[in-house]
Amino acid sequence: MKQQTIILTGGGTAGHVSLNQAIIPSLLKLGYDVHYIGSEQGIEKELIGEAFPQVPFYGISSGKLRRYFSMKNFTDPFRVLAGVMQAFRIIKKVKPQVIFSKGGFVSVPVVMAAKMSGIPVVIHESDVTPGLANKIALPFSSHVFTIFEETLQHLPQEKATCTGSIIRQELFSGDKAKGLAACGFTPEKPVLLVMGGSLGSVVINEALRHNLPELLQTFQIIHLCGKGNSDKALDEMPGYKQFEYVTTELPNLLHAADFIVSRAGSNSIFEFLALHKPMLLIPLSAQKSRGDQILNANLFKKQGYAEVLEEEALTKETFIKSIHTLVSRKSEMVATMEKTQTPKTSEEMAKLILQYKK
Ligand SMILES: CC(=O)N[C@H]1[C@@H](OP(=O)(O)OP(=O)(O)OC[C@H]2O[C@@H](n3ccc(=O)[nH]c3=O)[C@H](O)[C@@H]2O)O[C@H](CO)[C@@H](O)[C@@H]1O
Repeated sequence: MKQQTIILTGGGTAGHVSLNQAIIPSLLKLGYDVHYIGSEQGIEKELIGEAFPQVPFYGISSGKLRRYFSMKNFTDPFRVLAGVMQAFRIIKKVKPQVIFSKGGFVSVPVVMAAKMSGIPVVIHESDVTPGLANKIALPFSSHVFTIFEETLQHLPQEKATCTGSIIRQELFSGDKAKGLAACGFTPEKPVLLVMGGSLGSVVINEALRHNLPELLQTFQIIHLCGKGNSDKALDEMPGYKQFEYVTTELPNLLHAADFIVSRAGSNSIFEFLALHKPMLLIPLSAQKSRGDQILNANLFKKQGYAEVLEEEALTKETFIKSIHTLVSRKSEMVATMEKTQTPKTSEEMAKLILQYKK
């Protein structure tokens, strides 16, 4: 019998790749031949290519979907068109039974090519409101899965289901002692992990670095600062350890953390919730995005999982004050997080997607 085949797509930032990273091992275990279509330059090439050498990766051309004026807005439609043709050829060769799209601008040409080829497409939305790529993909798709229940009100009722978050299995098997050792830290002092989403956040990096002397009196600090954002001058600072981006080390570092300060990308915040980490969220401002992180953060605040500090209100003083509030609410937040349902497994998610295969 011919092996069953699936194509996954999604990329641009890690937020559009993490679910794919989670389900690939399950799909392989179920005997599927898994292929990945991503962008030529995106983070997905590294994340998928390095971790899953058995999954062929195809880089295609894609345009960025901007909400603002740029000369590239005139050339990008041609890049999207080129991407559709490339994806069409890959689909014709690979002959998948289903395509799963985790969004991001690279997914748009793939979804269009899938429709042209008569292959069913399942899409996934991680944020409270659908992103632009998924809005474009919606009419071409058979079904859409969401993390937040609230997202369903923005989608056609007959083809949307909320599954909750799916967490990469390896994040649960981190080891606190190994995380502390990787940073040269001791078990005596609490650990604050600061992360600005998968790309890092200049605003959060600055707020942290301006307050380092004061914060280091209380905490040891792990700083995931984003590619190109490390500061050599701080390399030898006792109690402070910076990483631009971590992959295999992440589970140990998360287990070593007592508190987290972070952007409010949905994958990250659900990972912190699953590991019961009290968090201070500083969502990406509505001036720089569609405001999805603000909605994510406020829902977490309402449910008692997080403190929220809006980017516009971020100053040296409010940063420190919010961290103190976070510390004072630790046990109450952990107790609330402990009452949440265990997330669905990646195997369950893979099976939900496979229901839609041809
Ligand atoms: C600027 C931007 O467009 N941000 C969006 C992007 O965020 P972003 O790409 O930051 O996405 P998320 O915070 O949702 O996920 C980041 C993922 O990267 C992982 N990670 C991060 C740092 C690191 O060093 N190692 C590592 O593995 C995290 O564990 C997580 O799984 O997608 C999210 C999900 O659609 C959106 O909510 C965000 O608004």
